[in-house]
Amino acid sequence: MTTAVRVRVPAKVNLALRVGGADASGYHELGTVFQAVSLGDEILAERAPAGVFTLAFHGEGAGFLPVDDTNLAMRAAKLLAARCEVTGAGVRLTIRKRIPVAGGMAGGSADAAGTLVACNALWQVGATRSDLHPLAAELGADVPFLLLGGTAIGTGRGDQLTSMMTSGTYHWTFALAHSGLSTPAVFREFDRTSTPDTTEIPVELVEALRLGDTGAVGASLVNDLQGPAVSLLPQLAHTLRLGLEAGALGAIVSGSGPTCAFLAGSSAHAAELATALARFSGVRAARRAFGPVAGAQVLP
Ligand SMILES: C[C@@](CO)(OP(=O)(O)O)[C@H](O)COP(=O)(O)OP(=O)(O)OC[C@H]1O[C@@H](n2ccc(N)nc2=O)[C@H](O)[C@@H]1O
Ligand SMILES: Nc1ncnc2c1ncn2[C@@H]1O[C@H](COP(=O)(O)OP(=O)(O)O)[C@@H](O)[C@H]1O
Repeated sequence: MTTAVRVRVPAKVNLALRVGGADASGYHELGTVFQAVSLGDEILAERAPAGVFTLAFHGEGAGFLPVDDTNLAMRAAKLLAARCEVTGAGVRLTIRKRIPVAGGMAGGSADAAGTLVACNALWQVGATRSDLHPLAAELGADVPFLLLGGTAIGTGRGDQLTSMMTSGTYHWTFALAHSGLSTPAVFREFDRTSTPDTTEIPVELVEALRLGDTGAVGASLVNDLQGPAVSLLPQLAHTLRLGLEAGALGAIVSGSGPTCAFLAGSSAHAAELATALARFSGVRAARRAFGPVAGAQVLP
């Protein structure tokens, strides 16, 4: 019997995020390009007696996260147990967080995806990735991508995925903010300030990713939620400008923010950007990462 499983799960950055109109439920139609990056969380799932589900966090933002049934990781474990009718299901989850909380890098979604994979292995459910996809989509729009990883186009709510062929490795520097931004609040600000245009992904971005042309990728990054995020947190405009002045090949708010993502030409260049950005009082910390990386994976 398996007694413990360890899973690594990446964060994401949206290289393109085009936002259309909202449907009756308030969800917006998206056209997005996700990339999974090496800044990730680690989930330890240990056997527990039937009906016992516990959750603890260490690391980034640990003290601010709920550990009850409102947490996406807890919901993921219970959803898998219920839908797959696992007899005697119980788990102790311990999550080592590195992904900034409420940062636009899908930390909660990552923990949900990682928990699905961890509990699937721990309880020997035998569900395939495609079996897990609908459960992931039920938990949140971003969760399916964190199962898939790599670089992918997301349509619908962002949960209908097509993997993309890309070349090369992309080096990123992420500037973390002192506070978070609520995703629904940023979408509301989008509704207030913007007229939905196209959800089409720029062809220049798709072509640049195919060729591995980092400069062209940097030049074609686009995020329709950037304006609304900056409107809610104006200092982000300064952070973005600083990164560009320090030589970033592209600068963008990550998803609904407030984390800002800077594309570098190399790992050494990413380190230089991190040093320059960390000097700004509006930046809590700078982190380096590379992508694309795999989705949620069981560690040996
Ligand atoms: C904006 C994006 C871009 O990848 O990521 P983040 O920046 O939050 O990480 C995602 O669309 C966020 O996905 P996720 O955080 O999973 O969203 P959910 O929990 O499903 O929804 C949270 C809220 O965001 C809004 N929402 C989300 C997705 C979508 N296509 N339209 C929306 O309007 C809705 O107000 C919804 O109630
Ligand atoms: N396991 C989790 N990790 C992080 N945030 C979580 C988790 N479960 C629930 N949340 C909540 O989800 C909200 C969004 O956080 P997160 O997923 O980190 O950011 P974002 O949606 O901006 O990428 C936060 O308010 C946080 O309290």
